[in-house]
Amino acid sequence: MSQERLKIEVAQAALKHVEDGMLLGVGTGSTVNAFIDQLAASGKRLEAAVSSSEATTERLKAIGVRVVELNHTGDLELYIDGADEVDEHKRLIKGGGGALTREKIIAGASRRFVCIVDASKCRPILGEFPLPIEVIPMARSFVARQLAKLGGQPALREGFTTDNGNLILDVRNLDLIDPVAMEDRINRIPGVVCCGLFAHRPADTVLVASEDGIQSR
Ligand SMILES: O=C[C@H](O)[C@H](O)[C@H](O)COP(=O)(O)O
Repeated sequence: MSQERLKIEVAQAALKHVEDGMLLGVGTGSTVNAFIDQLAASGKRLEAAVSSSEATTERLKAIGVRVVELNHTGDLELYIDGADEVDEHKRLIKGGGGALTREKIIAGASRRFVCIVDASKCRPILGEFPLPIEVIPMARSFVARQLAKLGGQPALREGFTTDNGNLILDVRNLDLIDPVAMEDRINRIPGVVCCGLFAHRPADTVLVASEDGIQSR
């Protein structure tokens, strides 16, 4: 089965968590795009959605979903999003699409976070995927030097600006054996807006699509 087909399968499985009239948090990326397509096809009617990126907002509006600001809602019942890597403790690396900061905010504001991935994203230990870190532009070089002291090899994502007007450093080679500790260390560097490790706030449920079907973890 193609990876595209697996994304559609896991998107359909995520729909079982979505109820009519829900205020839903919606992530960013190709798996979430498949979810938005399946939501449109399902005929389910949300009350509204809180979106994690301009790209997702555009797609949601195109299928007739009302998009509201997180500042105008309370906590959300459910957040649906993809990930770049997932470990056995449902900790994640996110931010391959550069939307990590808004994603982490919405995940934090949601009572349940259902993460949707295909089996290629599952790892025993996080870190094969370079860790995205959103940084304030004037702090770029300073933050990169601090990340190098932590053992990482940061690379500026060339030609990319986040929806918040910031930059992304993609960091290889960090030791992520203890992702909670590394998330703390990175968060303490001045100039870091957000780190793509979701270890303090892991997913509550991970739906994994493979040739064998959907596994719920
Ligand atoms: O910034 C992007 C998000 O964290 C995505 O959830 C992540 O990159 C996975 O995207 P995709 O579903 O396209 O693999």
